[in-house]
Amino acid sequence: MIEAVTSDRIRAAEGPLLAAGTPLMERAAHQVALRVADVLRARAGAVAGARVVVLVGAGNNGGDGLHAAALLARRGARVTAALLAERAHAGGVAAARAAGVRLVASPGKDRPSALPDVPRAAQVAVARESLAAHVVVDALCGIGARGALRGSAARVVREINRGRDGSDTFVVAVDVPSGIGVDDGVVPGPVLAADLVLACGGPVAGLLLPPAARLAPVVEVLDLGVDVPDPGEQVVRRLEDADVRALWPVPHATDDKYARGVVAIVAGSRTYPGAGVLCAGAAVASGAGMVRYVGPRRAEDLVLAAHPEVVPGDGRAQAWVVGPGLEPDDEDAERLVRAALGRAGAGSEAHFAATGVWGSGAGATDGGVVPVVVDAGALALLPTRCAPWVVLTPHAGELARLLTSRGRPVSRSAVEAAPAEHAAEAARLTGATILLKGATTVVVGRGGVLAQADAPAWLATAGAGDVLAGLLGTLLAGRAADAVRDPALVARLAALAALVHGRAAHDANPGGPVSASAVLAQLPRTVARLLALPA
Ligand SMILES: NC(=O)C1=CN([C@@H]2O[C@H](COP(=O)(O)OP(=O)(O)OC[C@H]3O[C@@H](n4cnc5c(N)ncnc54)[C@H](OP(=O)(O)O)[C@@H]3O)[C@@H](O)[C@H]2O)[C@H](O)CC1
Ligand SMILES: [K+]
Repeated sequence: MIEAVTSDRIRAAEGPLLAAGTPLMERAAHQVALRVADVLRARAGAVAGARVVVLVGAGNNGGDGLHAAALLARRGARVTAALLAERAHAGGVAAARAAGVRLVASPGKDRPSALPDVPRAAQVAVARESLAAHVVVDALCGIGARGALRGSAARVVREINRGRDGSDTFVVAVDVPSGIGVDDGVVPGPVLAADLVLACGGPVAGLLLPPAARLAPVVEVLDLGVDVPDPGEQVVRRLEDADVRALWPVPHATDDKYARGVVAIVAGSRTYPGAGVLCAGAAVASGAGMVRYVGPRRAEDLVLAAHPEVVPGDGRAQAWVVGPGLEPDDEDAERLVRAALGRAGAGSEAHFAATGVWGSGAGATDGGVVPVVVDAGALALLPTRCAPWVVLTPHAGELARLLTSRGRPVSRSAVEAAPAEHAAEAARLTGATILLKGATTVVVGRGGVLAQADAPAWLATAGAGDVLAGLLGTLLAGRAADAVRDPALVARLAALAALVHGRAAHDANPGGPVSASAVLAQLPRTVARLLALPA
């Protein structure tokens, strides 16, 4: 599991070390130079003679970049450092100059230390040189960034981005891609997408959160000897493949189908029967002990034809999945959804307030409260307050509608610009655990925020959400008693579902198109592959 913290925590951790004179910048620069040298050997064959452009901002992030530039120049790389702010780290400039780094827009001996704005022609030249370099090092700003990139830095980044399609420029970001919201992952202006991010001391939350996460697909943490203290709730987590084994409900030799967990599905309609087929199929394929299906005749016939092991009709279950492919104003479906939500125990919060525990663990298996996954059409049928083992699985548009219906009017694009913030708002307003689907899926529940970026872009396809809902149903049914006892587990199981869903999409057809049916068919093998990994 990757854990990322807010920038305050990083600063608090590094403060005493800096006060004691620990050379953190030198350590950071040394490690950045080593990793850039690795990339240069892979891309240019050798460090000597390879072309590097370092984009330098006003603060210590720029200082890291300048010192790394000096180290690379001493190993024979042809390094240009473009100073794109009104000032630059003095020690870094001196080191770079002494090592033979070419400084663009640099203060000359007879110029004041404040730098003039870089002229337009020089900005274009820096961008051209960057696009022709073997590696561009982005050291414009790190955790000190406030708001969208400004001035020459913004204009050069825009210019590089304009030429980047079709160029194979490799960008190494120092600490973060400059200009992302380091704590909330927003992208308020131009940012250079990084091929590799070298996080100084520990990753900040913005690297894992959408939309910034897509600009930081590979993050390596540089060990600077900084111990980040326990972040408490101020943490964003990402599950990795090695976490699957510890969380997955693997059956015991003595379990029968009921002990393994029964999932009941209310999905699919006369118009959209396929959602029922995919959702029930995913619950079967991910290893439920039994799957029940409740829906109209046409959909039920298709579900049973595709998955004969599904049991038709209402009955006891350890988890419910409601909503995929329901028709609006279908009274039968509405009744079933409300009944399922009733089984989750909307009043559980009062019980929690009175007793300090979230319901009895036994309840989930003896007909008491059970987890419920609420997707698509069923999102409109929520009670005022939900228990945390009710998991809502909206996409951005559905979350915008949900928030608007609860007196927080917001557009889909506003949700997409700040998904974590809006998911947290929905969690606060409903009490439920929120799984907000997207290229990076955000889960907000008891125990904090998780962000999963496991899915190939090909997975944005019809029916993928129905498969995810069914898969999550199986996980919640398999660990229902644990989930009701410990709601923080609910959020982890939701993130686990997103992880496995994304991996199955990749495994089904690496690098190419994938249908929801193909993901479903792939699930058993992907689960087996992940369970075989060492924890
Ligand atoms: N974690 C560690 O152990 C270490 C990290 N280090 C590196 O230091 C940076 C943080 O350095 P800091 O100087 O605090 O801040 P930055 O370099 O990130 O940026 C601040 C300067 O950038 C200017 N700024 C702020 N916002 C913008 C913007 N939107 N556009 C352009 N420029 C911006 C800001 O200017 P002001 O006018 O606002 O003052 C600052 O001058 C950390 O990320 C690591 O890379 C150290 O090496 C120590 C070890
Ligand atoms: K940076």
